[in-house]
Amino acid sequence: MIDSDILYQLILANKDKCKGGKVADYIPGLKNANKENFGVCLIDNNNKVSCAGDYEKKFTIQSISKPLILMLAILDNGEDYIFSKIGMEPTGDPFNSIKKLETSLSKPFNPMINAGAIAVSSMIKGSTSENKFNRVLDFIKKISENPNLDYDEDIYMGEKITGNKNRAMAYFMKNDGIIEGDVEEALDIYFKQCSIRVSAFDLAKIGLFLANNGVTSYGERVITEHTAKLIKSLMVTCGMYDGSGEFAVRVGIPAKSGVGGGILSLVPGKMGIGVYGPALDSKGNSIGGYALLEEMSKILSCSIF
Ligand SMILES: NC(=O)CC[C@H](N)C(=O)O
Repeated sequence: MIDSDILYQLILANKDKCKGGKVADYIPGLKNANKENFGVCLIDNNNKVSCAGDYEKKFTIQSISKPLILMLAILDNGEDYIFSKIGMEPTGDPFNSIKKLETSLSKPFNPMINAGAIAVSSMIKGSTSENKFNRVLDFIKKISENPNLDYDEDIYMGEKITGNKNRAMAYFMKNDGIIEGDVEEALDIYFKQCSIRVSAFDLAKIGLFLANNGVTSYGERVITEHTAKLIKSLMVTCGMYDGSGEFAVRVGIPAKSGVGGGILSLVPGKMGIGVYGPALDSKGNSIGGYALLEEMSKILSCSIF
């Protein structure tokens, strides 16, 4: 395990890279993030925590919610149903691209892009829209072992008002029978889940849960080992959007990023990793977070390949 001093050195060494990135501004509220914020947290399976920088700072989870709701949707519907509607292949396109919806077999390519994730949100079970979202929030509270998680109302409202491309994809999928229920309800759950506030510490906890194949640090099995492996495989192939291939070569561990600046990552069987740095590269991945993970992976020989 790496100690906090080394992590602090990694923060210092990569901090300048953040200046070369841009915070997301297409969702009102995200543009207020401070480009200089930068934090990292590692938790190993003896529950030893190492962290440095702004690892307690809260930010919205955004796309990192995608693998998390997929676990709940699999618990609710079974894997066969989900993957009868959504594929398992990387797209090589940006996360919010609409183009393959029409040119493919009208199935979103995978659950880690916006179209696929909105379809997954439509499959969460519950009696009302509020109940469905509360089940999502409770599930993320459970696997992060943080009962205090909440969501950012302003960022949720901002995305609900401006998220017309997501809306277009959702109606397209309703037309093709991918979304079976109410489209606005599915979008509402999706926008809210993206607005859940987490820290790098929370992400490291979730990473550890996946590193241990779906068992919490207090020994509760929440998902099957098979589902945990499915999630980690999709993180490797699709988790860093159209930068997933290069990330696999450079860093070599399962990871999922979000435009809020977070990266959820893990080393199977060993540790969970959370990174926060809201300055993004051209693909929407935390620019400093990516660089830090690359260096850390070399130091600790983390690559799974
Ligand atoms: N890549 C992301 O984090 C995108 C999530 C964002 N809420 C969106 O739908 O565009």
